[in-house]
Amino acid sequence: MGSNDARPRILLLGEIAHAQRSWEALSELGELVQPNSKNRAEFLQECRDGKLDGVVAAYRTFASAKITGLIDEELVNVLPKSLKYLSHCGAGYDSVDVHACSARSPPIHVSNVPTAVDDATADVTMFLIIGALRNFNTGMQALREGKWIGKPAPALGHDPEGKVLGILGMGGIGRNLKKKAEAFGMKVVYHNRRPLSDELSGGAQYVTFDELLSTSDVLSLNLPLNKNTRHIIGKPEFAKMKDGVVVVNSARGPVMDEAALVEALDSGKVLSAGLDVFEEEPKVHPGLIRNPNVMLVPHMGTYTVETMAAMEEWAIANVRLGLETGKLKSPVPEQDKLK
Ligand SMILES: NC(=O)c1ccc[n+]([C@@H]2O[C@H](COP(=O)([O-])OP(=O)(O)OC[C@H]3O[C@@H](n4cnc5c(N)ncnc54)[C@H](O)[C@@H]3O)[C@@H](O)[C@H]2O)c1
Repeated sequence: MGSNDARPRILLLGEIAHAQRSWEALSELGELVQPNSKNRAEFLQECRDGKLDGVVAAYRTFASAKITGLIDEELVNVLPKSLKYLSHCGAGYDSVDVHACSARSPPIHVSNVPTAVDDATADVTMFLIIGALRNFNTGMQALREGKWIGKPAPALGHDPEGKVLGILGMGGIGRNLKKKAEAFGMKVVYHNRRPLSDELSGGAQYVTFDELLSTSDVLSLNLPLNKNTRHIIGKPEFAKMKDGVVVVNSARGPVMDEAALVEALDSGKVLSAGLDVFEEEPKVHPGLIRNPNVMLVPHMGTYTVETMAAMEEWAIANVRLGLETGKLKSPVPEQDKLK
């Protein structure tokens, strides 16, 4: 075997759009490779044929699922045995089966990108809150149709000042949103799996899940998607909410039962909603499209130059740290105890 054959290989799944220099600098540590596959069947075959053997670290984007599909058990079991580190360039890693990665021998250490996403995602959430409270979509749509504000004009909106914002999932984005919402005069309560220290909660009141549902004027979903949180908001939960509540979701579509949301919007139980994420992206429930009160954004939470660049740098740092030190900057919490 020549000395070059022993170099670790570093796999890119998806594209690097901003941090090219940092990506290319990884070539000091190994050979940078990309798959030849155009779809999941081809990718599985490419792995089975040993074409990616020797890959020690892989970097993946959300969009790379177009080629590989989900990083599920089937795929984990054919990924090269040499693979030790999987760096996901995003905060939400529901497209990676972490359990399967941990169970494999040797395990695959998974990392995500927390923190760098907080501002941009909280910003889009605030935009959705204000837009939904103020019926901005109705007016904006009428204007583009040449009807100025529309006839009849949209119903008067509501001010955020003095309203209770309930945050479900008080992590990085939830806490960032709290600060922004307070600047708009909102009072923030939250529910989390565990109450936070005063320092972390910033004085926001911890409430039970049911209290969160029954006291919020605006409910914001900021928790990860996993088997415990799928459809955490559905028909029974809407029934516990205030009449005329506003619901916003910038986490993941499946944490809310979209059909139940449409029903609650149609009945008037929910006044309006603001959504950046959907149950079956890129499909959007027709009941949401036809409802002019609803603010719809096509998953643009982190869609800014600054945030995408920071996310790429962070995810590349995870690859580098894995290769250089064996310790990751941000391992996913499910693998806290994985050696
Ligand atoms: N729209 C976008 O573009 C976009 C961008 C970034 C992140 N996200 C999504 O937002 C989610 C949150 O991101 P984050 O960086 O704030 O994550 P985070 O891990 O910092 O925070 C998530 C919080 O949710 C809490 N939580 C988990 N399960 C819960 C439950 N059952 N009930 C109540 N709370 C629960 C956790 O304890 C944690 O405090 C991500 O998982 C991701 O799916 C979306």
